[in-house]
Amino acid sequence: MPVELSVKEVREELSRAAGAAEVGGGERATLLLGRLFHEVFAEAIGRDPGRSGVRVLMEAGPDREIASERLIAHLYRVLVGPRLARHHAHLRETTPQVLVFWQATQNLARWLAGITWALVDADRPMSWEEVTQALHAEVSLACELREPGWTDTVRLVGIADALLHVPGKPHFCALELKLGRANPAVDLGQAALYRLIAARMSRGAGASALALVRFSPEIEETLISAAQVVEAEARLLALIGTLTGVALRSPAPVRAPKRPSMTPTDAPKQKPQTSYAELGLKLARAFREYGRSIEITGEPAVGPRFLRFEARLGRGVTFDQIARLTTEVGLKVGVGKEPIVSRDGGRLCMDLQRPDPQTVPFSVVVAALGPRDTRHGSSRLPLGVDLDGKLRFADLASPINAHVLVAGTTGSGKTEWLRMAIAGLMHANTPETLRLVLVDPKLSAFLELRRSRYLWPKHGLWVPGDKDVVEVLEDLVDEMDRRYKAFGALGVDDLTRFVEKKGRPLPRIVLFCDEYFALISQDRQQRKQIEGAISLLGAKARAAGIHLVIATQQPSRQVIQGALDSNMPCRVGLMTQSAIESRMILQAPGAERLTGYGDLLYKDVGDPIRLQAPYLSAEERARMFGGG
Ligand SMILES: Nc1ncnc2c1ncn2[C@@H]1O[C@H](COP(=O)(O)OP(=O)(O)OP(=O)(O)O)[C@@H](O)[C@H]1O
Repeated sequence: MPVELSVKEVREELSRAAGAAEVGGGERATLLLGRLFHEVFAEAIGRDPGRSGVRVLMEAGPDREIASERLIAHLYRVLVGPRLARHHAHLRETTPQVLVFWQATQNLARWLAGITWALVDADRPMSWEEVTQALHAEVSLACELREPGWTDTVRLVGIADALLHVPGKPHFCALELKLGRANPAVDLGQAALYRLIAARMSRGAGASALALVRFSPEIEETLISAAQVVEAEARLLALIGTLTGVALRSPAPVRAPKRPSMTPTDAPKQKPQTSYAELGLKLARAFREYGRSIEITGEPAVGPRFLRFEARLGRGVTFDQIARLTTEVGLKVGVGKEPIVSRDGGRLCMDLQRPDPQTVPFSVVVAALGPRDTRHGSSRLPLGVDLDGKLRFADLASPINAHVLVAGTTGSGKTEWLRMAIAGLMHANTPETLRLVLVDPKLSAFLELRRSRYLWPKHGLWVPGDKDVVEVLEDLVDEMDRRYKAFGALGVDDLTRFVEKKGRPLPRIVLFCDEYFALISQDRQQRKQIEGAISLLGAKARAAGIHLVIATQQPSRQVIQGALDSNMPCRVGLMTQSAIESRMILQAPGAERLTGYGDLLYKDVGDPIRLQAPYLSAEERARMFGGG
């Protein structure tokens, strides 16, 4: 199974190397305008006759200037104006950015006019539909790479903003549209990446090209040919080898997780390597040097991101003495985060960061889910894989798992965890048994699901600038009340019995919120209303089949205490910044020592359990979310 890597991950690495604050960065208004820009483009080249810009161009007659002006007027009236009006509240303080956005959109119109004329065949009349057949927005691209000296094949995947494919011709041109200031090194790197994919997809035909079109707001178009990027490609391949860990001798430390060739069955059975046993010896030696002897018993259990050593305490040594020494011992052993020590029955367990961390693929979730029940659907929310390689679930239908609080510092893997959990639910349900309400204050977590058939028709995807989020929550409260009335009329008290009696499905509704803090930090009154609705839903909505999965980057007392703390008994603690934050979520320290990348502690009743979240690759995401 090839190791998978996305263009986005490589771009992030290039940004880091260029010292650009691009990863997850960007002001909210700029992000919003960037999204609107891409949406306008996608609709302008789309098949809807009322919205198509290509149709306007083709019907405007032969004068190109007049045609461009008509297109600009059409874009404003049909595609841009209504969007700006809809997001008015969010954009009202950002007039200069909106002006730049509008200038960029006018230039986009002129550029689209140029492309359209180039596609029109002068020798025969063409319809606007024929011309749009050559243009596709948001296209998934993928290729496999294997370089000399690599231990594995790498599958490189990405979503190009647009693809220009002239019917009947073998080659195509991938387009990247950018709004705003350029970062030439990063742009060239990304362009070269798509060029690489395009060339490999067309089996080295060499005719595929890539154009990077930036609207800043003037048009800056860069056509990238094979000759231009030979050197950039060689550097990129070296970087890809390092990022995925497949290059035998990596010139730089591996920064991104290695995509493993793990399957659900071979994951837990991996044989410990000798170096793991050596790490155990180092660990015991380090404690001995501090006068606390322990004896490592047997070989460690090997999880995807950590090794668990079991040990016996030496004569006169206490658990607390060992726990107090973990910082010093961690430094001596020298593998990333300091060890986590815990008691499992009478045994002492020590978790050490694995020097060769592995990613758990989403196929683990698919394999564990089994066939769909088209009447009742599934209420099982995937959480992560335990040390035995078993995927653990939280059953939303059960009182202790009805609502889930997810917390972790920035970059700990919250968004990826939410996406994985959503994909798991979608895989086990149909839109008749599951509906999603997605709250995306950062505008980056769930946008691919904006056209999903799984969205709750009343409120599907909420992003800043949409109507008040309080309305979304209050509509869920109304839906809960409506459901209980219907249940009462039928003499049943929960969703399962209702579905049984009715003989047809009623969808479970699950609200996923990516950043709760962003919702409540704006306005006191609004916070009160949000907390009021969450308290009602948290206390009563489970039996109605309505659930909340809420993530926060700030698990502080001010954020958690109150509505969340008392209504969300089920906790997913990703890496936190401090032991205090860990205590806020899990009532125990430990999350501050997790290693990131979806490494988590899960707690409902009892002690927290350490799990590793499966990872939904960019390609799987595009397939599952994009296709709805
Ligand atoms: N389960 C996982 N397996 C492997 N890598 C992961 C996993 N989860 C996250 N990652 C990696 O960690 C990076 C950060 O994850 P993510 O964006 O989900 O963090 P976050 O907690 O939502 O951060 P922020 O709060 O800043 O948005 C991802 O780009 C991905 O490379």
